[in-house]
Amino acid sequence: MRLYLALFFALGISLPFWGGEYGVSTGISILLYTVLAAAWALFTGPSRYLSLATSAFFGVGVYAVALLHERVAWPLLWPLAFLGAGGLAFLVGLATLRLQGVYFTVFTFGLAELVRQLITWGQRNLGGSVGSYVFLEVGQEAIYGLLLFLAALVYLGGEALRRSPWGLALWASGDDELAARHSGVPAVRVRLLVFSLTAGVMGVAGAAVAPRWVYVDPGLAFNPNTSFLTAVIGLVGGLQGPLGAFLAAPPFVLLWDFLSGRFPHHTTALMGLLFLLVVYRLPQGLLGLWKAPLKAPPPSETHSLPPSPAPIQPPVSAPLLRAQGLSKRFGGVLAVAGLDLEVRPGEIVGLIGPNGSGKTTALGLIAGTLPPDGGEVVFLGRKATGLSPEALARLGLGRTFQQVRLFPSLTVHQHVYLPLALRGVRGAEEEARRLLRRVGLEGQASLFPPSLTYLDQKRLELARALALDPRLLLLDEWLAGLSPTELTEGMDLLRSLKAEGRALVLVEHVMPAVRALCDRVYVLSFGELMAEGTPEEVLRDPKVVATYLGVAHA
Ligand SMILES: Nc1ncnc2c1ncn2[C@@H]1O[C@H](COP(=O)(O)OP(=O)(O)OP(=O)(O)O)[C@@H](O)[C@H]1O
Repeated sequence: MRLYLALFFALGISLPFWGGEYGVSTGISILLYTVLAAAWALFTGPSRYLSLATSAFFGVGVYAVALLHERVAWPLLWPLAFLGAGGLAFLVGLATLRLQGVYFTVFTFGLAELVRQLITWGQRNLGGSVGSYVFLEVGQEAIYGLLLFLAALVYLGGEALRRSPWGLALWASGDDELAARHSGVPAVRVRLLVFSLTAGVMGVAGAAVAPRWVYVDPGLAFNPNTSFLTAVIGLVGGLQGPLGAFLAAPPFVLLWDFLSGRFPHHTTALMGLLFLLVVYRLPQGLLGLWKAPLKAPPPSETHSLPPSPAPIQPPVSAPLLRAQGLSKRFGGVLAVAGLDLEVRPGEIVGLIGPNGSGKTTALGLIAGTLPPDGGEVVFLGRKATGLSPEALARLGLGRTFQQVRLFPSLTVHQHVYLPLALRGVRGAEEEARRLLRRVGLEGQASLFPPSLTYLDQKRLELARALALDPRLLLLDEWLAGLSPTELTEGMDLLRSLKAEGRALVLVEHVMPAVRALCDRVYVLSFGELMAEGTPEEVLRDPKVVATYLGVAHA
């Protein structure tokens, strides 16, 4: 890969000396689509939000030059194009990046057309004629040089982003948005930031190539083909990083040039066919040929850390969490019906009951996963109802899921590093390693979740939640499916969390663990509280025995 990049830039730098006018002109097309597709992949790859708005951002850059070049020097128009295109993406993103991916795609598809219509209308009504002349004395070499510089910048920026907490956060939220938000990732904000930055780059690319044209009109600047070609090159190259565009743009542009010379009426159809073939044979794009995994950030920080965290010293008087009258309905099913529940600092509270009695739903209502239909939650003395999962995570509320939810694109180490880095913890690298050691995953740091055993995936989920330094941990059947030895280890681990002053809510069906670990237990049945008390009290309660445990447990 490094060799390919070195070759790309060596050829790129030397081309003006041997390529002649035609060579530089072809080089401009290649570099333009390299920049556009790399910037596109930097957002669409990790986020899985497929944008078809490239032509809108590119067109804003082109038009910035077309309208302002007589008053503002060309180099000063580059930052303006960046701000214009980035600003447009920011506004669009504010409205659409909360939507599910497919709506976003449809919206972005319409955006370029909308901007094109607006500019046409504006020019016709304010200026009299649609389109503008571009009288700029800029040589091909200058355009080429700027695009080559942009390509290098996008590559380096993209690589830095992928290793940064924000880049990891984007990958995590693309993998599993809910799990990411419960790990403290502000998913919408991260998407908005990267979408705006990459759109800004597309705007600069537009400003770079605008002087090539003598006359610019909205149809040229906001041509939807720009969006499609960018997406096709990005997909053919592969979405794992910016490099895919560097691999796919040169052959794609050269082939396009060749085919449009030989078969001018069939170029699009032939390229479409080729695209289908490539995607069919290489679903991960050309980058998929290199199986280099995403690397964990290299150990760079050397801050010394205490061997284990100092116990949290919460105020003992106030409850850590109080839920009152919580209810949730799914259609005709009342999953949780007026639940009152309290967790005090450092307590382990069990939440048990038959299948379908509302335990997972109750956890979701407490953690902000689901909005309640009624009732309220107070966490750390403040109203928590209505707070987002990421806000609650940042306050120190961690959770695991009944069905393990991890991020396939992140290494084991990155899973734990991400919440720590987002919280601004000093020495996050080393702290992540310490947490992995604590759950017994120190040897697996550079693996990806699919290569872990089920038990190790559960351990990783716990370590990721611990990276929030949680005051309260909600564990949904975390001990389920463990062998007797693993169960003993798991219980010891949970005891050690309690010893640090953390409170735990355990949704569990493993009764020996409930008996051994819990200070108090709530029993749910059909969404309602059936019993509450110490494990001994509730597990002997005849109602609980009859509806949940059966006579054998009495
Ligand atoms: N997203 C949903 N949409 C519709 N119904 C749901 C949804 N989530 C839960 N339910 C229903 O709400 C009720 C409570 O489900 P919940 O998963 O909270 O129970 P549980 O006690 O955690 O069960 P289990 O022990 O099997 O995990 C069930 O009847 C379930 O089918």
